[in-house]
Amino acid sequence: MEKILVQVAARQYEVLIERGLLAHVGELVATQWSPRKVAVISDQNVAALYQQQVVKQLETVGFEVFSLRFPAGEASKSLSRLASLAAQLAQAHFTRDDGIVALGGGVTGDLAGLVAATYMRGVRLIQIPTSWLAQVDSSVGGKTAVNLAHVKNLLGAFYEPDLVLVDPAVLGTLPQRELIAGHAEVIKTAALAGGDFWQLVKEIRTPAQILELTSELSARAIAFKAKVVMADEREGSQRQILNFGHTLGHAVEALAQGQLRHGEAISVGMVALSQRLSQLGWVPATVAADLTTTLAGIGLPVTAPELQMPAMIDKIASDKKNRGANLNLVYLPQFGQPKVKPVAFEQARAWLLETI
Ligand SMILES: NC(=O)c1ccc[n+]([C@@H]2O[C@H](COP(=O)([O-])OP(=O)(O)OC[C@H]3O[C@@H](n4cnc5c(N)ncnc54)[C@H](O)[C@@H]3O)[C@@H](O)[C@H]2O)c1
Ligand SMILES: O=C(O)C(=O)C[C@@H](O)[C@H](O)[C@H](O)COP(=O)(O)O
Ligand SMILES: [Zn+2]
Repeated sequence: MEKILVQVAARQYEVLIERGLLAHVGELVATQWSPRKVAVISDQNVAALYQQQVVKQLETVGFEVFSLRFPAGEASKSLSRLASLAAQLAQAHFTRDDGIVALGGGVTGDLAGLVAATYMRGVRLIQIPTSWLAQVDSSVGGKTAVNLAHVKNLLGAFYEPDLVLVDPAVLGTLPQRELIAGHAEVIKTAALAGGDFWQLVKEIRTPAQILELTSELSARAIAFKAKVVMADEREGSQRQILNFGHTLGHAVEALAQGQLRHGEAISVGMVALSQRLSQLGWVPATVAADLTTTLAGIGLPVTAPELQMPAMIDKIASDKKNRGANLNLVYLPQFGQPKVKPVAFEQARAWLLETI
C-alpha cells in the first residue's frame, strides 16, 4: 500500500493507495472515526456501481449509514444541490459529530466536501475518489466548491478530509473519455514536476498504458500536489502553480456549458496559454510543442470552439488568482520550473485578443 502524508495547519491526514482497497474500506474508515452516523454521498452512476458495497462495509464496523445520491455531471455542483444534500442531513438529524464520505469523482468530492465544510459549520469528511481525475488531483488539498453565476468554483471553502482512500481497481468501470480527461491533470502535474515524472508521462500514448500505471501515476501526482499544498494550503503564493492551464481552461469549460469535461478544458487552456506565451518569448517553442504533443497524443483536445475572445475575458475576470488589477499567470518556461507572474489585466486582455 502506498501512503502519502498531508500535513497542513488544521489537520494531518493520509492518502492510501491500494488496488482492491474498497473491499476493506470499513476497517480503514474505523481507524479514523468512532461509531457515528455517516452519509455516503455519490452521483447516480457511482452509486449504482459502488455505494452498496461501501455502505455494507461501513455498517459491518458499526456505523449508522445513510446513502445520498444526486444526478451525475457538472450541473450538480450547484447551490441548490448543496442545499438539498444539507437538508437531507438535517432530516436524518446529523450532528457535528457525524461524518460524510464523498464516494465518486471530482464533482462528488467538491460538492460533498462543501456540504461537509458548511453543514453546522463543519462535519468530518473522508474522500473516496473513483474517477481518474479525483484519484490524481481533486481528492487531495481541501479545495471544495460549487459553481455560481456561470463561474467555476465561485463559492467554496478549503476543507481538508481526515483520510483519502484510493482504489485504482474502480477505474475498470470508468468510461474511456473520463479516464483521458482526468489524465490532463496528470500531464499538468508531471509538467510542473519535471524530471522523471515528466519523462514517464510524456511516453504515455494509450488508455491501456494509463491503466497499467495507475498506482504509480496516482502516487506521484498526489505526492507532488501534497508537497505544494503543505507549503501553501490557502494559495497565497506557490499553490497557484497547480492552477496551470486553468485561467483559460475554466473560461473555456464554463463557456462550453457541459460539452467539455474539466480535464479537456484544462488541456485546451494549457496549450492556448503556452502557445501564446511562446510567441511572446516567455515559453520556448519546444516546451509548448512537447506539451501539446503529449496532450494530443493521449487523445485530449488542444483547441476548442469556445476558445474565443471577448467572451473568455469576462470569465477570466473571475479567476480566483486575480489580485486587484492583476491577473496571476502560471506558465512553464521549462518542465519542472513553473512560474507565476502578475500581469496587468488590460495587458493580458490585449495579448489574448491579438491571437485568440
Ligand atoms: N478540488 C480540486 O482540487 C479539484 C481538482 C480538479 C478538478 N476538480 C473538479 O472536479 C470536477 C471534475 O471531476 P471528474 O472529472 O471526476 O468528474 P465527475 O465527478 O463528473 O466524474 C466523471 C464521470 O465519471 C463517472 N464515474 C466516476 N467514477 C466512476 C467509476 N469508477 N466508474 C464509472 N463511472 C465513474 C461519474 O459518474 C461521472 O459521470 C470538476 O468540477 C472540477 O472543477 C476539483
Ligand atoms: O488544488 C489546486 O489548487 C488546483 O488548482 C487544482 C485544480 O486542478 C482544480 O481544478 C481546482 O479546483 C481549481 O481551483 P480554482 O481555485 O481555480 O477554482
Ligand atoms: Zn483542475
